[in-house]
Amino acid sequence: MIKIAPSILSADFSKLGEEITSITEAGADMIHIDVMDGMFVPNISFGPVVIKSIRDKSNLCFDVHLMIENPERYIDEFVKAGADLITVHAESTTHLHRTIQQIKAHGVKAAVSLNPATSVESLKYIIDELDMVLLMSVNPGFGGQKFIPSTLEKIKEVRSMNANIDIQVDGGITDKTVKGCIEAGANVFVAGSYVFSGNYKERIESLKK
Ligand SMILES: O=C(CO)[C@@H](O)[C@H](O)COP(=O)(O)O
Ligand SMILES: [Fe+2]
Repeated sequence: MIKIAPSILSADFSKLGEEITSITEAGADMIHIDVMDGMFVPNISFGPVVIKSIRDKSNLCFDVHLMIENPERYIDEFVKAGADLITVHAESTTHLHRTIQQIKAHGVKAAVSLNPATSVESLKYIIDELDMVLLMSVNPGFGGQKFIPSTLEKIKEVRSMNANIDIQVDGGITDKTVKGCIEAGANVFVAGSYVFSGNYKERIESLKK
């Protein structure tokens, strides 16, 4: 089943609560929340306080994508703020296995993300512990970038490692790029600029089509 996770990085922050409500009513399956620390990525976004303040605006899964160094320092905070699914980057922590156990100990879902240049080999000894793999199809840090085509090969490789796991693709997803990703075996799509630059319902439906 195809799931769409609009990234609120492209929402209007001056009315974030209303944006969450609108995107929920427009048929989103999850709310994708990009957390950036200005260290792991060259941009700063928001943290647990902001997530907590929007938690009551939607019953959808809060899909928290941590682009921060040593995310193990903040897992507990993000759980308390209302995260349902926490994604950490393989490149951001020395003890990836321990960090995944830490997330799961809270009873929330756990995922690992790979930057475009990171090999799927780094998933080999952790994939069976995960609820989802996130493949970055742009270099993380900003919305509105162009889809990197080599992601398609990576999707196929991850699908051959595990037939059932959710594979999420994040970056440059539009009605044009989503098709190849589905054919390669992905089933969860983050879309920021594409969804928020048009009619939310129409854009979400066009991705699902
Ligand atoms: O994690 C990130 C960027 O680092 C993403 O979730 C972006 O927010 C996706 O934006 P678009 O490429 O869809 O505009
Ligand atoms: Fe993201």
